[in-house]
Amino acid sequence: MTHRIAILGASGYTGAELVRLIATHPEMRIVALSADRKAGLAMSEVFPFLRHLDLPPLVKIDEIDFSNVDLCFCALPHATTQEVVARLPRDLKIVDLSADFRLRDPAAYEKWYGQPHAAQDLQAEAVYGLTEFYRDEIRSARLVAGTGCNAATGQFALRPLIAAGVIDLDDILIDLKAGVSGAGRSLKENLLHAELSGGTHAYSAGGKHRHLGEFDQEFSKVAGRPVLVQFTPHLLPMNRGILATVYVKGDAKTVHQTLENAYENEPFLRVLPFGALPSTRDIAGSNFCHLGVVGDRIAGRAVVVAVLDNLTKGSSGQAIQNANLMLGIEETAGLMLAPIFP
Ligand SMILES: NC(=O)C1=CN([C@@H]2O[C@H](COP(=O)(O)OP(=O)(O)OC[C@H]3O[C@@H](n4cnc5c(N)ncnc54)[C@H](OP(=O)(O)O)[C@@H]3O)[C@@H](O)[C@H]2O)C=CC1
Ligand SMILES: CC(=O)N[C@@H](CCC(=O)OP(=O)(O)O)C(=O)O
Repeated sequence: MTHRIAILGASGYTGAELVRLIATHPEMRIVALSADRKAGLAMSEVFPFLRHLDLPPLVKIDEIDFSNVDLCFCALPHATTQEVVARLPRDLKIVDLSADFRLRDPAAYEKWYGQPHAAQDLQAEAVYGLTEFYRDEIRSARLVAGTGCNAATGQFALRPLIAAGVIDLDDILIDLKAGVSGAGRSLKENLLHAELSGGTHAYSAGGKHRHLGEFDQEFSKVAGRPVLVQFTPHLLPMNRGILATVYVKGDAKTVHQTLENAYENEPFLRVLPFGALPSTRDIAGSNFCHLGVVGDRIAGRAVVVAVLDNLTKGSSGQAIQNANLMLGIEETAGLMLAPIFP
């Protein structure tokens, strides 16, 4: 059976990545693509790398006939998203990639995103889309909220350790490096080549990054008590990829064993042998997340390193993994592509 797919925000980075992946998906067919400023153009005009595909034109959202759509991916900016999703048919399956439906608590949304949520009923309905930890809920969900890409990377490193009680919950530090496509395709001065290449910088330091809202919500839920982590992201002059170096207090061998046990049957999560460290070069363009653990020279401390591609496992690949579950398809369908190397 082929499921009919619409992609809102197809002229953005995650939208284009959804198209790239769905193009070879055995059970999905793209029937509608939306854009805003680029509406009216062919996808091949916006993205020449997709020229080989026969795709519908980019249209405004209101021009799409959703009665012909089985599942809609929504890859729009946050805030715009809640207004758009509130206008869509209430029985339409939706996988949203924005931040609008990730946080359960309306007050937390307002705190991290600076404005009240305009669709709190949908916020309450949505299921958090970190597939490996919410499979059952996602299978029966109508609306799934894709995670932040940084938030996903940190959670893959830490959730099993918090759940198993093998680390000190009051001493967790996430130092993260992210590629520039994480910021989307719109023009921003600090993303100009001349201001980005040849250097790196921290941003949203001091507990200000919005993904702390997801860390707070999810880690506290897993621990059954408040857990506050330190988190500083850095922007690197690379296109894709995230690397999180996570410092924890706990026995390194136990930390490694706990991650191995948690992920031994996971198709997309690979725990490296003890002492080996992962690289963003080994997961680019794929839905895999690699994790490594080393001990520190200071006894009782460990370092966990996690890598994933923000446009696949961190957003569009994760979104397809969730859609597969919602549509009753094999979870890995369309997603077992090898990474691109070098
Ligand atoms: N990039 C990443 O790695 C990740 C992104 N996300 C989230 O996914 C969502 C999409 O991100 P990304 O693809 O990077 O963003 P982009 O900025 O690359 O693309 C945004 C898309 O939304 C469309 N759009 C913008 N404003 C409107 C509007 N008012 N009405 C209708 N359509 C609009 C744009 O159309 P047009 O260009 O034609 O104007 C474009 O197609 C965001 O919410 C982002 O936070 C989540 C995880 C990772
Ligand atoms: C490099 C860069 O700017 N990355 C973005 C992360 C993108 C993402 O996953 O965040 P949202 O979907 O929550 O916007 C950031 O750190 O804010």
